[in-house]
Amino acid sequence: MPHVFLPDLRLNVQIEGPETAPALVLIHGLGGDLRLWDGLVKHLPHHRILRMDLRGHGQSDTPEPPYKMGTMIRDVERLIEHFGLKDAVVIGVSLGGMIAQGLAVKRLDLVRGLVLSNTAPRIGTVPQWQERIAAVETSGVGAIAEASFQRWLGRAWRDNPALPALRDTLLATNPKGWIGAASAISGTDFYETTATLRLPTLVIAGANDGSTPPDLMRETADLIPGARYQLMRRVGHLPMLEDPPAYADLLNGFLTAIGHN
Ligand SMILES: O=C(O)CC1=CCC(=O)O1
Repeated sequence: MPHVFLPDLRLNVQIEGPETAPALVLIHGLGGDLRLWDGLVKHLPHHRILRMDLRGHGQSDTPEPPYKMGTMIRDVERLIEHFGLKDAVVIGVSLGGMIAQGLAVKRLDLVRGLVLSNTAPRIGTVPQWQERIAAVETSGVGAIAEASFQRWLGRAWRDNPALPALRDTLLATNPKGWIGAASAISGTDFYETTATLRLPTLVIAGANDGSTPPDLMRETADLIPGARYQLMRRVGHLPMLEDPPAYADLLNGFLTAIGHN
């Protein structure tokens, strides 16, 4: 997979689809990487799709932690500019959805629409993130793995077919990258700025999501006038991985409704 060499950072990216097609930007969450979207991308053959490994994740560089949310937003902004994408629909899950919110506030000229998947203006509490960061500093990413899978996949997490892929990706994440990005989440509260957004938005919740539960997702949708809210059943925090065809149906419905196809 190609790397983009920014002056201070090398980011691993994948860009595919017809060059002149409407653009989509896909942003994964904490402890993930760009492969999260593999199952979904197959259902989107008519779009120009950019996805990346965020700093500290996948095959991208891992600067020393902590990271700031503004820095992570700037990374994605620079990639969009690098590829000359215009009027993109930005689709972010969890941490990726926080980056998407911040990017839309900062660069509405680049963002035509938002898909906020299993995310919120603020996720968790500072003490929760401090505790998780301390555990990863002491014992590595494995220390938070089981609790994360439980939050992400719900009570029957051990039997979830998505578990092996999630486990491989999370456990392969550089602890410094995980700590860096968790620090960015911990320091972020976008309630006031997200409430200023006025653009087509789809908010997707998963019924079994213990990290960003349906009520929180509904509250997030209510911040943005006109945002659509869709609840997916039988999935948790990562519905694009757990049920790619159903996720693609929701997404394609939204893209058609806003004429982004
Ligand atoms: O770990 C979690 O509970 C959920 C999460 C927060 C940000 C992210 O990307 O995942």
